[in-house]
Amino acid sequence: MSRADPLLTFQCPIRLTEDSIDKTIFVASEQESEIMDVKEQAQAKVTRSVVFVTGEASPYAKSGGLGDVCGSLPIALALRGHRVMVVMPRYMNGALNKNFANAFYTEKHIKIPCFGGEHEVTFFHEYRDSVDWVFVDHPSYHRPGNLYGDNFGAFGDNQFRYTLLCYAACEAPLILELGGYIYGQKCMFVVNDWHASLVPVLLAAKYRPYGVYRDARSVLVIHNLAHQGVEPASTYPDLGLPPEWYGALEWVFPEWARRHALDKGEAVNFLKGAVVTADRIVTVSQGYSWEVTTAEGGQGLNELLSSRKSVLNGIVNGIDINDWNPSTDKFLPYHYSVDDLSGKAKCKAELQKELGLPIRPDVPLIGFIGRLDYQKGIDLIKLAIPDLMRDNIQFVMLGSGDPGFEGWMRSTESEYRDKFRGWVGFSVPVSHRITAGCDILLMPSRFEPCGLNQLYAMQYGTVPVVHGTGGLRDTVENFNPFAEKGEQGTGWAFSPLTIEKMLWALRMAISTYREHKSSWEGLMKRGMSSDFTWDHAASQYEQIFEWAFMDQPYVV
Ligand SMILES: Nc1ncnc2c1ncn2[C@@H]1O[C@H](COP(=O)(O)OP(=O)(O)O[C@H]2O[C@H](CO)[C@@H](O)[C@H](O)[C@H]2O)[C@@H](O)[C@H]1O
Ligand SMILES: OC[C@H]1O[C@H](O[C@H]2[C@H](O)[C@@H](O)[C@@H](O[C@H]3[C@H](O)[C@@H](O)[C@@H](O)O[C@@H]3CO)O[C@@H]2CO)[C@H](O)[C@@H](O)[C@@H]1O
Repeated sequence: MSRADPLLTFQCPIRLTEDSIDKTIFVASEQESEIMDVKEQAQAKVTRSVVFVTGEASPYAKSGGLGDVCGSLPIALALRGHRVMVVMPRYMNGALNKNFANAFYTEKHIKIPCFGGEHEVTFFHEYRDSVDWVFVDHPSYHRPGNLYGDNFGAFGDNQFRYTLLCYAACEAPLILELGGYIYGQKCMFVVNDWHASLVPVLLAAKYRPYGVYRDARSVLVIHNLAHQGVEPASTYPDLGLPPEWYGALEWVFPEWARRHALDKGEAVNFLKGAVVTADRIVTVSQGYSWEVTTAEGGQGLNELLSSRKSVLNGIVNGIDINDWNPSTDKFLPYHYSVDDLSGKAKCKAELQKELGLPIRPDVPLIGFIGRLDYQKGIDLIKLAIPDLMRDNIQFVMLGSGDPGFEGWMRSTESEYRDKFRGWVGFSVPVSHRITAGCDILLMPSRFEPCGLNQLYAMQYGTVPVVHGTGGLRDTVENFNPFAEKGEQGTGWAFSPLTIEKMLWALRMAISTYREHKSSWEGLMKRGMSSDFTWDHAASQYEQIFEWAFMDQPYVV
């Protein structure tokens, strides 16, 4: 796509819209406490125009942790003074339609040259919580199922759907006058996972050669290396990229992964494209930033990621304490805080009642919440359940995904009616009630780039028992009753990942819960007092932005 228009370079880093002026007046005259909040909010030293590109952002559309992060981090950055836009698809599938009800048609539409034709997309916009939420509209986003697939598996045209997203995201800062001004060319693209990974490739291959976006920079945020957006090499011409850029996306499967003797394993890999063209790379914890450079954790990209070690950093995710706060949570029947834990026992009793489990305050209630995916180690739970069910405990699992595990959860529930509940499906309210009502949260993830559920659990006084990997190891401190300055730790991080070790850690937690009440309270309170707010992570992202702008674009 060549750009004939004169370049638009003007940008207004902080916009004063009628909306924000009104808010300032309202705050100044009526809400003193809000004034305090505004004054106390840390501000960035340098403010920037930041453009997030993502396949999901809560509350509009969420399939997991990516949605949480892209729903919260942009707001945290905006509150620090940046001008922030989030670009994502406008999913319309019946269930999600109402989430986009406040987004309005911008009257801007563009034609994207790819996949053998020109595809028209339009832009919708909502200004909320100081962020410009921009929704790219196209018929391929209007489909029953979840965001990326349906009961038959992943959608066959996902490569097309997210190619459109990337092209649209590159155009949005140049053409959308949001609050009266475009974002302009000097922006910081934050591209999340494979869905957004074509953005830095497009900047390098289709914009900079024409003098556009030479002052922009890009950061690839890797939430999960398991999904890379890999398709046959024959699809390359569909992407609308110049032939000489093939090498950026080129990907050859190792022999063992090929389907037959004549299969050459040739593919294109979106995430790889961003690994080799983005200016900086961030993973969602420091532990994971090391793991991705190893053969065990790099999912085939370890050597490339190692070659970019000098621009690779890890930043642990934050949590949104407006949504995840036991003293205000709108989904809970009772509230509580670190100073008054009494509401937690009531939440437990209500959860047992809701699930139809015997209401027994003395019995440790263990929870699991997550996508039923190989990553999450459900197979270990499955193998351990017969042994665990001999103990005097209760266990509740909430999840959806792999149909085999869904079926197993249902049959396990009917086998252990008094002890086990398997809630198959996706329910945000139930996830909050499980987080509050359980005593222990189990996360035996095979790998975990950061993990949010253990952070939510700690915030809710629910003690995490996790496999010590990636972000889980970075965020859960092992319980130490013999520490010099008194007891320490917020949970148990077991390793290696074996059924025996998992059961050992769970039984340590269970016996501490039963026999050492004050130690248990200490564990709960230390977890509840941990600071995982987004503001801290946002300030670290700012540092990455500064480093990105200090250097020339990695691929000019
Ligand atoms: N059935 C269900 N019903 C309701 N809610 C459900 C649910 N299943 C999952 N969730 C919710 O989805 C989110 C899951 O977040 P995680 O970070 O734990 O994992 P995920 O692997 O999706 O995210 C990836 O991206 C994030 C963000 O960077 C990383 O933390 C993580 O390690 C990485 O794998 C939580 O908010 C959880 O409550
Ligand atoms: O927020 C949860 C995760 O969401 C994203 O993962 C999704 C992924 O990006 C999609 O491509 C899709 O994955 C399918 C995969 O492409 C396909 O080969 C097959 O293995 O089935 C997968 C499941 O349909 O769905 C993923 C969500 O389930 C995001 O990239 C992750 O970081 C988040 O953890």
